[in-house]
Amino acid sequence: MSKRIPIVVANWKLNGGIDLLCASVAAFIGKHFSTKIAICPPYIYMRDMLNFLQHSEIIVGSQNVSKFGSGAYTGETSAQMLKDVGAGLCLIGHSERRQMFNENDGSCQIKVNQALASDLMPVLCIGENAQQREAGITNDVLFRQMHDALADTDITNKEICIAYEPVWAIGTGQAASPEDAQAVHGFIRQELCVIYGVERAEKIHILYGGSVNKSNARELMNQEDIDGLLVGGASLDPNHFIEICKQAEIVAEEIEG
Ligand SMILES: O=C(CO)COP(=O)(O)O
Repeated sequence: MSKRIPIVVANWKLNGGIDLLCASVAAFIGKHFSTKIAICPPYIYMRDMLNFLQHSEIIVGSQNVSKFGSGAYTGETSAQMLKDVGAGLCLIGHSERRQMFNENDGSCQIKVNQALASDLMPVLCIGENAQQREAGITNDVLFRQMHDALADTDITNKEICIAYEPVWAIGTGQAASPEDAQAVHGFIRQELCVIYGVERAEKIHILYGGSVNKSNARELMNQEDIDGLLVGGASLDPNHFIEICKQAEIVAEEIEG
């Protein structure tokens, strides 16, 4: 079982609206969880969510961040702006952004540094696709994604998080088995030790994402190096998402207990 207090993150992607925002606020307001919970709605709803949830423990995060700090970059939102409105984390390099918006390890590296500079926790998303998995090069892919995106990052007194999201598991209903996911998370931890040293790497949360639901959350969370979950589709139903959070909470209580 993980040694780190779990973090459960909802990624709404380009879904939801005022209805989902209200339903989520209603579901979470006034509730205490012994695990950290974050919700990443589309940018446009972040501010409302932060206002509604200001007295709660829920962290509001973004799904992306600009690689630029300021200037003539139409349509962009900087890490500092996100920090200013109260965001606690930002996803970086989600596979959908890599596939459809030309993100690559180089842009992820810049974004990770932007987030760190603004004290916004970067959640670097990495993962192999089905072909790479079949070719047996999962670790090679992850090695490159991590070493390139985390090159020259100074995390002294900062927080960073890695999310392993196998592309073939996203939105397919076919999550990685807990054993397979643990094997990959173990490899990620090993590389974090190389990059940041053992003591620091042991404290970094490695989240799993890809078809997480209330039925598989507990078993995934029971793995030693799975420290949290990044949930897409199942987070669009606040009650389902709460069930997932409760599964993670059981693990959190066992750690604290
Ligand atoms: O991409 C994901 C979260 O970032 C995972 O999505 P699903 O949970 O819908 O598979």
